[in-house]
Amino acid sequence: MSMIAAFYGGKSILITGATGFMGKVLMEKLFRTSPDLKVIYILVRTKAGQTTQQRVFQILNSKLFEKVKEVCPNVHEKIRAIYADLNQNDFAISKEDMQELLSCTNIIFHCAATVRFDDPLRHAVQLNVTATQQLLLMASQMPKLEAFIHISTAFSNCNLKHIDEVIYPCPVEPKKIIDSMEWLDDAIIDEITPKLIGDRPNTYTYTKALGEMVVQQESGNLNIAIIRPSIVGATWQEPFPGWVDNLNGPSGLIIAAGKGFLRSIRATPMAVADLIPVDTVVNLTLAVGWYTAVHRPKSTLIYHCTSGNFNPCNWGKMGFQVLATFEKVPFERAFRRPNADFTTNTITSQYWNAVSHRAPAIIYDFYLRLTGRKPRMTKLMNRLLRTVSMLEYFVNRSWEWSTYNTEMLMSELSPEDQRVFNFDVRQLNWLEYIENYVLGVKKYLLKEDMAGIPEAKQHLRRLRNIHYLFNTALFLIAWRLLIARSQMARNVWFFIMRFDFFPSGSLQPRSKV
Ligand SMILES: CCCCCCCCCCCCCCCCCCCCCC(=O)SCCNC(=O)CCNC(=O)[C@H](O)C(C)(C)COP(=O)(O)OP(=O)(O)OC[C@H]1O[C@@H](n2cnc3c(N)ncnc32)[C@H](O)[C@@H]1OP(=O)(O)O
Ligand SMILES: NC(=O)C1=CN([C@@H]2O[C@H](COP(=O)(O)OP(=O)(O)OC[C@H]3O[C@@H](n4cnc5c(N)ncnc54)[C@H](OP(=O)(O)O)[C@@H]3O)[C@@H](O)[C@H]2O)C=CC1
Repeated sequence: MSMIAAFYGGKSILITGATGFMGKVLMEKLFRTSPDLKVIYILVRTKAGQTTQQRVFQILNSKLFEKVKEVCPNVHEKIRAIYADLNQNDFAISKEDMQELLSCTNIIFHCAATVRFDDPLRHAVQLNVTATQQLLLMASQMPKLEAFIHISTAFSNCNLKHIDEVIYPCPVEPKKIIDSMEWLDDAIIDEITPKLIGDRPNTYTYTKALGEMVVQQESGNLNIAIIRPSIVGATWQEPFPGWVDNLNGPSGLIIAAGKGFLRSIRATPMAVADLIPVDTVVNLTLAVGWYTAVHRPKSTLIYHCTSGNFNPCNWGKMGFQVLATFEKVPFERAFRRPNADFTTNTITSQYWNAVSHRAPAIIYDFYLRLTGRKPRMTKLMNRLLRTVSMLEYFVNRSWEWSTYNTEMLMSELSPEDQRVFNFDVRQLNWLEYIENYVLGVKKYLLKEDMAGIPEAKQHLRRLRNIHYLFNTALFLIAWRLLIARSQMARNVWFFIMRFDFFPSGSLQPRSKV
């Protein structure tokens, strides 16, 4: 019997960010392994015209929850969606709901965050710092609370090369930052943002670091742990391989590459691609929840959930395998044939951006205009290249994360728990994982049918022929122009023709022989 699964039985669990990528997988695993849990409270806002109930309904009816419905048929009764907006005071939670949360909650998993790299500092601070502070305040008023698990990121200290399982202070105290956001206007905030984030690449990593400081400073008597996952990718094993539902991290780039929009990137092939499957992160998170509540460590423990030091894979290998999978299972209606050139040189990268990305987009837009349609490819390409430029920081560096706490926890688990809540990435076969990831992107993100693969392959063959035709035509035009303008080119041309028309050793043209 799994001790961790048994621990969550009968518990009231509060999850923030349950509608997000990680939150959904966390809920799914909880219901599947501990169907006798009492209730999961989720803080949900309304979005895209959907009420909180409609959002929950959609999640429960998704493929991800198919197995849960078998194990826990009354799952809908065990989810209690509470309207909340983490940007508002007291999260805009009603008094009755707040009362229930305060009096009943046993465990908190704080997953909500803004993960956008370019969010204005005010917004990123509000969600990643102030909301964390407010949640801690709520937690301190929960008499039954056993553990508070905060999800941070392994990149909160990406300005360092080696990162230990400690909290590194930022120069300006989070409280001062929170206060200043109240009275500074947006223009000034924009101006001071680069100075505040310092050598971090974006507001996301900076505010996640501030969030950790808040957790440390305001933890009081709470039992707290922090989890720092690296780049979270599709599921490895559970509930099935390859599940993914958003474009963050590599998923968006896999689509862009598979559809032939993105064919080259400034990336270091030998840099470690520290990807971690979302189900691995969730298994560690649940194990940490159990350990923190049951063993009550004296200080706040930080757990790195990374793959690099256990089972490293690099971007070169990953790109190669992604490309190999496109051969087997191509995406439908590709713009160009997929390719993956990794270059570390900025000038080469700019050259490829011009030749391989912008030029085809301009030509395609020209074609759209000619056929009376609205041009759109240049705009799309510009957005894609902007996204890529934001991710480049992470594909040109390698980091080392120490993992003593994660390894300690692994050794504390019973063999059954090690199996049910497996977070040992040494067992991960990268080639298989990446193949399933690409398949998952095709199925769950692009919603493409496997029956369309022959047609997609046919389309790629057509694109290859168009590519050859286009290149040949381009070469002939360039050559013709050169011959018209340069005596040297003409001499070369006649020299080649001589070999073609006069067999070796003969001075007679071939046609006359
Ligand atoms: C030759 C190539 C071969 C390749 C082969 C493939 C091999 C694999 C190699 C792969 C290397 C992977 C490197 C991963 C490094 C990750 C490091 C993470 C480290 C930290 C991890 C964390 O701790 S935290 C999670 C990470 N946090 C994000 O990852 C958010 C990013 N994101 C944003 O910060 C905003 O998104 C941003 C971009 C500002 C736009 O912002 P924006 O306002 O301009 O626009 P939007 O957000 O509305 O997005 C506008 C349109 O871009 C679409 N899109 C959104 N994201 C996209 C994305 N990642 N890739 C593509 N497309 C994306 C979206 O779907 C829209 O498309 P549409 O217009 O058609 O709807
Ligand atoms: N994905 C990754 O690669 C990594 C993620 N992490 C961390 O993991 C955690 C989860 O990330 P992930 O699941 O990928 O992120 P998502 O963007 O998928 O999910 C974010 C969640 O936060 C919720 N949220 C955002 N703003 C508000 C708000 N104002 N009020 C209420 N809820 C809000 C979102 O709700 P809604 O659905 O309404 O938008 C969503 O449920 C984050 O803390 C992130 O920093 C760490 C490392 C890597």
